[in-house]
Amino acid sequence: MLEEQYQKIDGIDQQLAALFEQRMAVVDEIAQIKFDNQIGLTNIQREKAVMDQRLAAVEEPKFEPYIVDLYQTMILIAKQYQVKKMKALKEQAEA
Ligand SMILES: O=C(O)C(=O)C[C@]1(C(=O)O)C=C[C@@H](O)C=C1
Repeated sequence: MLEEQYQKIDGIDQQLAALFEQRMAVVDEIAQIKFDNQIGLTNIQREKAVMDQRLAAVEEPKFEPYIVDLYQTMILIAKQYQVKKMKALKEQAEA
């Protein structure tokens, strides 16, 4: 029981993890650009656009609240990473 479903989820998660890594690599690039140009961490307008576009792409309305949760978390993770990276860049510049 459930073996078939577990196989499906394992395959999907493999793709999700690879895509998440790609997204984080871009988030890393953005952190460098923010640091170099003294731009603030949060871009509220962009966050809203990301959320609106992702919600518009959802085909199943019943999943919409979960997409909201997913992207709130995804953006939070991106910003947590960027804070850490920009702090390290600042310390490096001051050393
Ligand atoms: O666009 C940026 O500035 C990003 O750092 C990316 C991102 C995101 O995860 O999509 C994260 C933080 C910003 O507030 C907006 C969007």
